[in-house]
Amino acid sequence: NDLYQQLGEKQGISAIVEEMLYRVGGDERIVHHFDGVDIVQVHELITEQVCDVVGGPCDYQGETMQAAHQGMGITHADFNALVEHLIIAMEKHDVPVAAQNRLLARLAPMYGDITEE
Ligand code: HEM
Repeated sequence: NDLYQQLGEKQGISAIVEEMLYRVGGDERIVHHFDGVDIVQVHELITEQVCDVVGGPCDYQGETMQAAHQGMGITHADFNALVEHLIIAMEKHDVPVAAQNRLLARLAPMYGDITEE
């Protein structure tokens, strides 16, 4: 599975998600959504989920995207802000642009379940 490989396997995905969440923590547009959230757990769950959706040897066991984000009032702008951080994180970890786009394409269908506008 080359997309999983190109993201650096489980370890690479974990590092990318960590970088993304670190950047989210410094983004005043969206950080308020994470007040009081167990960020270690969210890091683990997003890592599992990304590993799963790119066909890696993971089986995401967390909530559905709709249940996890319901009532949070996440806007399209909020979603795009998080994706910006994901792209920068992938860039920093030398993920080829084509692989970046393949991951984004697999996350895009979650858009409607995560945002409420
Ligand atoms: C492609 C985009 C996204 C993905 C793949 C994603 C994935 C996830 C996952 C897997 C969880 C854990 C679910 C569980 O607890 O079982 C989660 C929780 C969470 N997400 Fe997202 N998410 C995305 C976008 C966003 C955005 C845009 C925001 C806000 C700006 C956000 C805020 C949160 C928060 C605050 C939690 C923790 C909820 C809680 O523990 O109470 N997410 N997300």
